[in-house]
Amino acid sequence: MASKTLNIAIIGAGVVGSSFLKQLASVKSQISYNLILLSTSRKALISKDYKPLSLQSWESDLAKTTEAPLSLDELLQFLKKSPEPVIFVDNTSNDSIANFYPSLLQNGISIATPNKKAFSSGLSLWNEIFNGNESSGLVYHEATVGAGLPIIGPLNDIVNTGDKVQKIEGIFSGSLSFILNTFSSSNQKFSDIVKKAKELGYTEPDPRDDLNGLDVARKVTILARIAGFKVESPTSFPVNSLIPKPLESVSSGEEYLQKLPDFDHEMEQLKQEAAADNKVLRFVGKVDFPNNLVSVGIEKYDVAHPFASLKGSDNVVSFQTDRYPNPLIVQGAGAGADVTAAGVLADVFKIAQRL
Ligand SMILES: NC(=O)C1=CN([C@@H]2O[C@H](COP(=O)(O)OP(=O)(O)OC[C@H]3O[C@@H](n4cnc5c(N)ncnc54)[C@H](OP(=O)(O)O)[C@@H]3O)[C@@H](O)[C@H]2O)C=CC1
Ligand SMILES: N[C@@H](CC=O)C(=O)O
Ligand code: NA
Repeated sequence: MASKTLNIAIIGAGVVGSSFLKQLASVKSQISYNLILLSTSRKALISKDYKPLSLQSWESDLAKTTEAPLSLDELLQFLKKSPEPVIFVDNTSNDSIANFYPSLLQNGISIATPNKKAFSSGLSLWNEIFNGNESSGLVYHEATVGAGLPIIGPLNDIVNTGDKVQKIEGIFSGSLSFILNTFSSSNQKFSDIVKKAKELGYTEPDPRDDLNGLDVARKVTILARIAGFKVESPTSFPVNSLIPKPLESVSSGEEYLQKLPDFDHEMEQLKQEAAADNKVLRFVGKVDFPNNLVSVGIEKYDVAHPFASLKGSDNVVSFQTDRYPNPLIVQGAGAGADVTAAGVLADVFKIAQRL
């Protein structure tokens, strides 16, 4: 039997994107994955004749090229003319690209992505993405919640098999997990740990998107919507920010990191108050159907609680459903280049099997 060939177009070659490319280059598969486009915000490698670009030398090829990225309309025209089915991999956190998913899907182009924006912005975009027809492309986004951890797939299975979600509760931020786990178990300054989380590739490109709770709110929005909660947007429910008020309006992530040490005493005080009650600080997201509640914020947990013993950048999520009155629990690394890239690559394989 002739082996299947699929074309892959990738946007984003940063922390996740470069690990994804490395994994794609080293994987052995019966399906041939031909790279036809690789773009950052500044430059691009584009195979105009759809012959495969090198997965081995992409980094130096990208460094050398002077080719400018395509506009989104040009990208669509290029992908539409591909002689083989296309999987579009969005390894950015860009809003405009996310808003363009419906156009790609309507033209039969499939998408695998860790970018939360398309699934956690306005509800109308979500509906456009998931209300396609038979000829629409497929969309997989496992790495948008808990990086490579199996969270979206199992939740879809729970819902699609007719189970009813009662509560979802968890620690959904790899960076905030790392920051608060380290903060509660060491004497390091809060601001130093935030910087470390960025260096380790756990934070969003702008760490304020994690510290203000919005990244967790986006993940909770995605899970709530899959479970059937019509969440209008990630700002339509209470979200507790960890950004000190005077730093809310600083102009860049760099300025925020530079000024954060001036506010270390505030987090230290919260930590000491929790410790006095034999508790630790954790940043949690909740979806509670019986109480019609979605929320995100910092809470104190008893040191004996399972959330208190999390390690590193681990995430934990607990699904309580009619069939799982004792919750189904998923736990493990929830951020970082390799686990996230592996989640995206596994989605590419799932799409490839269905094309
Ligand atoms: N890091 C992690 O642990 C996890 C990340 N994610 C998600 O993965 C995604 C990528 O994160 P990460 O790799 O850390 O981010 P990085 O900032 O390291 O990389 C982003 C990449 O996207 C490119 N890019 C940004 N905007 C555009 C644009 N408009 N057009 C073309 N390229 C663009 C950037 O190019 P340039 O350098 O030219 O700007 C860069 O190559 C995000 O959506 C994030 O939320 C999800 C789970 C975990
Ligand atoms: N910044 C995010 C990365 C994954 O989505 C996190 O800290 O969890
Ligand atoms: Na996941």
